[in-house]
Amino acid sequence: MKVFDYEDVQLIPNKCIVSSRSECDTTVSLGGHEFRLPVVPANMQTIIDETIAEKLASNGYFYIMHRFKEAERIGFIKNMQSKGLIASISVGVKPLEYSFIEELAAKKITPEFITIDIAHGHSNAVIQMIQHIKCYLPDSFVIAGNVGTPEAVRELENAGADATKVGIGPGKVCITKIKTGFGTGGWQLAALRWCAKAARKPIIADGGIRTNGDVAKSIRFGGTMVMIGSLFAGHEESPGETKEENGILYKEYFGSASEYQKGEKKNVEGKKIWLEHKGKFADTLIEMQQDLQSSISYAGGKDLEAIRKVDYVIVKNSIFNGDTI
Ligand SMILES: NC(=O)C1=CN([C@@H]2O[C@H](COP(=O)(O)OP(=O)(O)OC[C@H]3O[C@@H](n4cnc5c(N)ncnc54)[C@H](OP(=O)(O)O)[C@@H]3O)[C@@H](O)[C@H]2O)C=CC1
Ligand SMILES: Nc1nc2c(ncn2[C@@H]2O[C@H](COP(=O)(O)O)[C@@H](O)[C@H]2O)c(=O)[nH]1
Repeated sequence: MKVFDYEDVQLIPNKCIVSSRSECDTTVSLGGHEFRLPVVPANMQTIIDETIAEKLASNGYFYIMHRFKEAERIGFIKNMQSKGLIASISVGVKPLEYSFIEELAAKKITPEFITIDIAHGHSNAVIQMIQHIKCYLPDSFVIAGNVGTPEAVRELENAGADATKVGIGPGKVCITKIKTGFGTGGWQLAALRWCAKAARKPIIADGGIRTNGDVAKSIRFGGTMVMIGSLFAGHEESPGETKEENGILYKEYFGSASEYQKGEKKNVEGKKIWLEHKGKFADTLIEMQQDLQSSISYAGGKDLEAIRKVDYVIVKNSIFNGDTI
């Protein structure tokens, strides 16, 4: 297997067939719904909250609410659906989550999307939860993860998952690779390619996105959607604390397996960082859309499909060539 990551790859252009980048269509379909961009903010507490979820859904973007306010999930689903918006939530695998799924079914509440959000998704715990959701809420689209091998993708698909999420340890606030020695950090793009070759259902590439061009590369190597944490953290609307130092505003971004999320130092595999305040989230999304439209034009097409077929080169650490953006 060839091992490489986002910074080692450059996509090769084809002849342009549009007269303006605005002709390029960035929409993607997942679970029978169309979304404006193939990206989704990470289901983490310093990335998304109810307000952001509502704003994203009402503007045609995909979202996945985090699972860390367990008791508020039913109210959240009802509120979104009463406004005609999709409900997309996360669950864990502990016993109470089984009762939660049964409660949703008993109350005839069906979220459009349910993401099983576990660090090591290639496990019986996740397989059993997929089967439980499919038994009680057969109409919910189930995203299961996280995994990093083709075997895991196939096993979760065979258990009934409608999509799998790939990425063990490439995240900006991840310390899994350091603390456990395991993961796809440093070769996440190659792991995505490896998993996508085995997949029969959509894959969500999760973690390690550092530039907008990495979204196009994720599509090229088999992602249908791309989950993004750090690039979407630190905005005006982002949940979490803000601090000022020497006249510069910073916002916190912490891992879901950090002591800040867990409230204790047990099985910690995440850390906290402070990011310089980035302004409005909507502006970041617009720039990402424009850059992806440009990617499509370089791919020589009019939609995301064009990117999936382009040639590429692997030149180690080549994309910055000593520059910063
Ligand atoms: N994408 C990534 O690389 C990673 C993401 N995360 C994020 O951190 C959050 C917490 O994740 P997670 O700890 O899984 O969730 P939970 O703390 O909810 O753990 C879920 C269950 O799985 C068990 N469990 C967790 N890890 C393992 C393991 N390696 N082997 C066997 N059992 C395990 C836990 O038991 P017990 O705690 O007793 O072991 C618990 O019963 C999630 O949001 C996840 O997405 C965390 C690490 C890596
Ligand atoms: N190993 C850990 N991974 C984590 C933790 N919290 C979240 N995550 C993963 O990171 C991505 C976001 O990555 P980014 O590079 O875009 O910032 C997120 O979707 C999770 O899969 C954690 O505590 N430890």
